[in-house]
Amino acid sequence: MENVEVINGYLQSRGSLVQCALTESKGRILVASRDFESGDVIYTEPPLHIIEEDENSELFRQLEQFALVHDLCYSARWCWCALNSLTAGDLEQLPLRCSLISEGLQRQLLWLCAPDENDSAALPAIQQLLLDLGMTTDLTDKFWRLLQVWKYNSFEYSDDPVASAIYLQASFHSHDCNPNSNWVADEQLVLRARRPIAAGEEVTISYLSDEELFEATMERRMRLRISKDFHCLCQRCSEHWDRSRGVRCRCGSLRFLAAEGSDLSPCDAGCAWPAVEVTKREELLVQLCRQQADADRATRLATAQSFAPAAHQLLPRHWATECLHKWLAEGCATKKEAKECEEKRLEFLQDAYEGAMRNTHTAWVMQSLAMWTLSSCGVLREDPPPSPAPSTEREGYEASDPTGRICETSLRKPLC
Ligand SMILES: C[S@@+](CC[C@H](N)C(=O)[O-])C[C@H]1O[C@@H](n2cnc3c(N)ncnc32)[C@H](O)[C@@H]1O
Repeated sequence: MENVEVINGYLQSRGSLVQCALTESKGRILVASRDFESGDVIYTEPPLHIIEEDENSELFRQLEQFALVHDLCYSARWCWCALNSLTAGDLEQLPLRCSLISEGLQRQLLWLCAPDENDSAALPAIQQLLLDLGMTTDLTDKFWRLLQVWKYNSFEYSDDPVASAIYLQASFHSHDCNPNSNWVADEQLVLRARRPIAAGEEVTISYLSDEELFEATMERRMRLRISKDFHCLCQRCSEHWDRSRGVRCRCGSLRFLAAEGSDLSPCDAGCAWPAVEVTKREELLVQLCRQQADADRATRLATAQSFAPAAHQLLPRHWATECLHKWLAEGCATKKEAKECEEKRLEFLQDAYEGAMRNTHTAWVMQSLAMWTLSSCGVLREDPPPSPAPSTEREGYEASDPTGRICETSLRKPLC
């Protein structure tokens, strides 16, 4: 990993308004060099490198086959990116059908974090892959680092063709489940302040999609562990009570389950109630939402119709109950029903965390609610069209997956 002085030299040469600093808990981070107001552009940055997948390439198919057969924790996508990040010197005379990059570009790619460095379990499979490709195992260490650089730092650049991009400066941002900045990427990555940021404050982004940010702490941490291999230490994840796990006490008041485990926040009326009664049902609900996340719309609607009333009764401020209401809203037949669903969703969304109101997911629900309201008042003659699915497209370690599946992704919409 490159040291902070070199990175700051690079940032200064670009006139950047952020600086790199080293922390014990998160490694290198980026800190604001001056104050920013909400909405300010903090910087724009072109991609350092973009790699497109080529499913018609024989080499790409060979990588897919290899990843299927061998126990390699890097998919064909990352192997392809690593192969396409080698230099002419690395490959010498080998006639591999991939593109080569300059030594300067490769050096900069190698500045980026490679968190699996101390875990050598992948090495035998990587060596085997290099041998299968007719390469020398001398390249093992470099190839392994490049694999990690792409898996943990790249952003989803396009879906068709599938392409990943590395933005050098943006790769040093930490993730935060209540991020103070937001990125979108097209030709350039544009980073904007989500709220006022003071000089000296860390500038954070989300590696998760806006939708995933509403999930419970345990879910968010699990996604980050699976896709990016770290334990999230952000302030929201460190809070004791999880506002995405709100339950209704027997007396009717609202209580919250702990971020880890099954403690219940105290009841104002002093009710004693074993949390195990709630957590068992919560587990079933979460399982149901995960299982149905990829089901077709009609199946999801039928599931939501069966379970949403009970879920709302027991777990009124829970991310999984919100998920059922979203499925219900997709299939509402009347304006009244639709309005009720969207209102329940908003109740949860607006209260789940401080930054929720700056989240595009909340914006979509508010838009849908407004459309239904206008339509109920007769301002709109036609029923409003279903609101667009919240798109995380090319935002941050976006990481996220519109289907809600937990999988190995690059910072998609959110990053590293
Ligand atoms: C894309 S890199 C960010 C830059 C990285 N800190 C570096 O030194 O290059 C992602 C890595 O940063 C650290 N990190 C980022 N956000 C974090 C968070 N919320 N909690 C703990 N570690 C975090 C983790 O080590 C993670 O693997």
